[in-house]
Amino acid sequence: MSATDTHPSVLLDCLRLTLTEAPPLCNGILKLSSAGDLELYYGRESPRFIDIAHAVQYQDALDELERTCDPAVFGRNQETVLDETYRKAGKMDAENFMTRFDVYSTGLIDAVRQGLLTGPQEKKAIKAELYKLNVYGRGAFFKPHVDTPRADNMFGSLVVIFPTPHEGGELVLRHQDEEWTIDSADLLSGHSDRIAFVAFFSDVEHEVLPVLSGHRITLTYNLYFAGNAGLDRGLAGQLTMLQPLHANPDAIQDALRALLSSKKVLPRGGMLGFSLSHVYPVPSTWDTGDANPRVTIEQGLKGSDAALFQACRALGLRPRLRLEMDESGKRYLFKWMGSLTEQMDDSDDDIFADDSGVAVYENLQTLYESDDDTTTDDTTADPNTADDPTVDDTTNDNTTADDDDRCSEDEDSDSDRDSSNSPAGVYWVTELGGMNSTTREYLRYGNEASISCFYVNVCLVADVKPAKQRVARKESKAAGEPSEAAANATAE
Ligand SMILES: O=C(O)CCC(=O)C(=O)O
Ligand SMILES: [Fe+2]
Repeated sequence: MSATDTHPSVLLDCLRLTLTEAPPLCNGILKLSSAGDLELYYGRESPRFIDIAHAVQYQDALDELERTCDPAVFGRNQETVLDETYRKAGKMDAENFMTRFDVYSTGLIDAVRQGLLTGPQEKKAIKAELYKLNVYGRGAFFKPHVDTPRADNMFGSLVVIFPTPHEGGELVLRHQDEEWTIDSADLLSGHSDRIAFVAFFSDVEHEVLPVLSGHRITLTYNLYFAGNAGLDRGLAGQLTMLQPLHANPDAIQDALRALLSSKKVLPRGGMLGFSLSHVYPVPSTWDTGDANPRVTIEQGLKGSDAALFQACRALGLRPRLRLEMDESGKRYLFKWMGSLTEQMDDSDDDIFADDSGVAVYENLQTLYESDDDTTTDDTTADPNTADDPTVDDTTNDNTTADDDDRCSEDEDSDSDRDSSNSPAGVYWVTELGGMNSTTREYLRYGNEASISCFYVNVCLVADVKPAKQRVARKESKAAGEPSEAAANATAE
């Protein structure tokens, strides 16, 4: 069956599924080839040494390491706090210890690049900044938090877990209603020649469950994009990558192409909007002349967001990113960090093309024509109601916000809208406010008090031509018409 025959709701579900199938993390086990990799030196005043590979015989040495650590603090909003009901663990700052374990020479960073990054980002060099040594003795834990963004090119965190015997202390990661549990005790049990690792995008909420016995010892690294990449090292035979299934730009592209091939989808053209899967760090202060944070975000898109951007480009849609912000309790899409009034005056961008110059939060556009009423050109059906012939969808007809409701999130506010001078609407394939409320709450808890950056929701929007132009061009492509990229592209 061709995409033209498939019901748009099926095509839409298919596209949504491709956008969520890649986990925002990778994890695995790395067998070390050098015996010295697990040697640890610490203590400025009275230097000590532990060979972690043999730690099973030296429980006293691990107890001593635990005692030498400082109690681990964390960030709550803008404050650094010590609260053992939230984080109970020992930590040592990077300047107070040295380990022979090297994330570059072991090839771990190359593995993380391949495991976590997608599209052009996969070719970028990664700077891994050693952050802390963490020691979790019996009863230690770290409750749910999201790592604090330290710069706008920071994209993730890497946790390396040493093979010291322990039970419990699972690392649980959560993102967009999904959860993953990495049980390092189980992965490393009985092996002293390997480490377990987990790398994840910075906005992934995570927690360390209580350690039941032994010592869980980890190194944490902040991961930054650092220009273009070095070469991959061959890790055949040493590396077992346990996750992930990669974000797949081809699958996303196929699903989006299928959706746009349906004549029922956006018959008069319009705009597709996607709330991205990840939140992104932007600097707390920004001056004219500084790099535009939106451009920095575009260059460092994560996982399925990168794949979606790439897929839109390949199909000739012109993907544009917008920062989603709250202003006086209302949601707006911003082109850049700056005053709303200034951006409202900027009329040369189509997303700000309605009367006030502001694209609104709510769903302005219906996606496809109802099966029941395809005779009148103006009748469209909301995907949520299209399958139900009893639903009267005339109130959704050519849905637009009236001026007073323009910034409202009230779902009932579209009952008496005037369709005669409607602005171009956005159909949200994935809803705005992608970060779930739990994550939003845990963003208050970081591993450091936030100083220079904060997270924002980001959306991608792209114009779509009327169905007649899209599909007709596609059908005549075989006869030597321009590529599908050219057919979908709209004027810059
Ligand atoms: O030790 C771990 O597994 C994670 C530590 C952590 O989440 C942090 O330091 O932010
Ligand atoms: Fe963390």
